[in-house]
Amino acid sequence: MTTAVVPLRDGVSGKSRLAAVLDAASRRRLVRVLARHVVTTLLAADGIDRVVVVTADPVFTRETLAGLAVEVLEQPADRQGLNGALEHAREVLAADAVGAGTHAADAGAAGTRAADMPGPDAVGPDTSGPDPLCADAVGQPGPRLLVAHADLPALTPADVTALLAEQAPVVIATDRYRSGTNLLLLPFETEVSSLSTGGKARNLGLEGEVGFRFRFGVGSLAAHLAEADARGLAASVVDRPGTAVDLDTADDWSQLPPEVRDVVRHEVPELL
Ligand SMILES: Nc1nc2c(ncn2[C@@H]2O[C@H](COP(=O)(O)OP(=O)(O)OP(=O)(O)O)[C@@H](O)[C@H]2O)c(=O)[nH]1
Ligand SMILES: C=C(OP(=O)(O)O)C(=O)O
Repeated sequence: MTTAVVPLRDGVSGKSRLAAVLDAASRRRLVRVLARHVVTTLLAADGIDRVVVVTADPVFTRETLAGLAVEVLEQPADRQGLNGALEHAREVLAADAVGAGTHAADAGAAGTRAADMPGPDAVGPDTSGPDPLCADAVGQPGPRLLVAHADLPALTPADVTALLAEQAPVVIATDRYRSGTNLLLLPFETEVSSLSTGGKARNLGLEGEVGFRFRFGVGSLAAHLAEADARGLAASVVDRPGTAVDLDTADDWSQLPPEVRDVVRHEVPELL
């Protein structure tokens, strides 16, 4: 089974690199239309069992995603930034994904989730299918986590399915500069101790550390490849039109296909 996690900052501070061309209200509408697009795309993609948005602003996020079958997980104040939000989400969701027999799509169930970690709240109706952990999963990969940024206007369900079909345990969809990471797929369980490269991990000072560290930010493609390598995990890099453009700058906007720009412009006509 694959759980998709979408990080969404809040309703006021995002898309700051577009502040020169869009005022705060327009940026807020842009964040909304982009987030709805990414979540809708993930919900429509074959192979995605659950979609969770981790955010510092649950009120804005619930309004933004009203009507969609997505869950909202609040980012605690002591887990700052994009990487902190994702580490928190992974800790909360791993219990559901890895715990035997737990129905991962039951947002309200405690399952095997750590008692001190509140789980996500559901926004819309639960339209998920049967429990994949109870299905015949022979030959299927173990539980996986797909991180997808909330600002990918050209993302399609076929892009998501293509990532899931890659053979490597770690899959990175890079940006159009081949420098960043727009989507990242990895197994939930990447404990160093379970790897055959324990010696290498020890040399790198990773012994005892749990999990592949999220290293989103400048140069995150190289950083994520290094994380995979340090843990003895093969990684593949995906570069598709639908995954490569995250809308951060006016130049990103100019790279989008006309039909994608038309959809975004419908909500944010200020974008020329
Ligand atoms: N939960 C959470 N999500 C974040 C945080 N920072 C960024 N994100 C999300 O991570 C994704 C990538 O973010 P960026 O492109 O780096 O930031 P942005 O807010 O979209 O744009 P800038 O203000 O221009 O950096 C987007 O979906 C953001 O909403 C954070 O601190 N917490
Ligand atoms: C966070 C990242 O990129 P951006 O800030 O461009 O969305 C990244 O590529 O890791």
